[in-house]
Amino acid sequence: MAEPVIELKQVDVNFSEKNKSVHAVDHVDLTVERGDIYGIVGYSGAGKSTLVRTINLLQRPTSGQVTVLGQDMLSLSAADLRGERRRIGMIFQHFNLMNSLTIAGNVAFPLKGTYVKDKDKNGNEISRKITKQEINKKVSDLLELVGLNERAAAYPTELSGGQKQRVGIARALASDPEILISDEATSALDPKTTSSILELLASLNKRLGLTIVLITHEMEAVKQVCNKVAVMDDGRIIERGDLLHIFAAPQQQLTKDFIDTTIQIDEAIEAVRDQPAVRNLKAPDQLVRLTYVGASTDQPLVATLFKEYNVTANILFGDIQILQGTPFGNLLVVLSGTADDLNRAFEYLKQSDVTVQHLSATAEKGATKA
Ligand SMILES: Nc1ncnc2c1ncn2[C@@H]1O[C@H](COP(=O)(O)OP(=O)(O)OP(=O)(O)O)[C@@H](O)[C@H]1O
Repeated sequence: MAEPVIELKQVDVNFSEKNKSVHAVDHVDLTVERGDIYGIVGYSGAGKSTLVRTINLLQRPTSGQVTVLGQDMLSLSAADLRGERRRIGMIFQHFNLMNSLTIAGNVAFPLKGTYVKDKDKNGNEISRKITKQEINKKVSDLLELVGLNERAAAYPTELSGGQKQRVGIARALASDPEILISDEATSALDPKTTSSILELLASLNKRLGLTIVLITHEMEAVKQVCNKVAVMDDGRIIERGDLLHIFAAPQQQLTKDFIDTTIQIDEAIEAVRDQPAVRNLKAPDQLVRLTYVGASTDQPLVATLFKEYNVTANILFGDIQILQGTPFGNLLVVLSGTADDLNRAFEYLKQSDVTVQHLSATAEKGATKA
């Protein structure tokens, strides 16, 4: 059974400065379930950071309800809130490490002075301060987990960006949180390092059952690890759902734009328009983009179009990626046949859950016709 671990209801954040006010988060509802890697994607200024900072109340909402791990966060005393925050780790774009401390020192920092459960000599449960040995063991285990044990004595300035973020992750996990919030944690990293950090997050999600909320302006990062995604614009969530559903049938233009960044489709369309098959295109032949997720890939689409509908398909560009183990395909195709046959073929494609986007053959006429 899906267990909600984060529930935001009608969360609203208004910032008022002297003579202007900013509606950073506009009545957002959001439910994150245990084990999710929930991506929140949007352009700079959309309100992503402000929204996720309401989860641990680093940002208090102007109005709304925040329930995390069954706790009504807004009703907690300051001491209880501190305890609850230990169950919610956070990593940041600029790592926020202390340069005067070693790697081990940075990871140990949040552990100092904390309490652990133990038994007294009569077997009664007690709470006592963590010992130095226990901290050392925990730090060593955490550094092992993120693959940095050998650098324990190094200082942050001696590390690469990717290594610094691994330290950030180890530190965030020091209090054994059930939730990890990643605020643009890979935005300062190159693509290869980004991939390795995302892989680490995905493995922590699997191994520790960690629920992750991942804020990013890159749909590529969402595509790589998230099972769910919400698209934010101007303080609101404009679209949300399972990753595959969103990729298969995005409803909002902004969502489509974000998805297109992951396949560089605009460049492909431009290149295809230069090819003779498109330059010499005559009606009723059409240049179309076909998009499908999952089962459609396995169907002999092109063969069926020809055999059943007398429509030939000239594939000019193809991109098939694997999302959550499922193929996600994008083809740019010139379809040729009579107008009637083409219409019947479009109906067949629709019934096969293939999205058809009609493209104009030249850029001047505009990118899309329908
Ligand atoms: N403390 C603050 N005081 C006033 N305005 C703020 C504050 N924090 C954020 N804002 C404003 O709220 C809006 C949303 O900002 P937010 O940082 O949440 O967006 P974002 O989507 O995370 O973008 P970015 O990736 O650039 O941080 C912006 O217009 C921003 O200027």
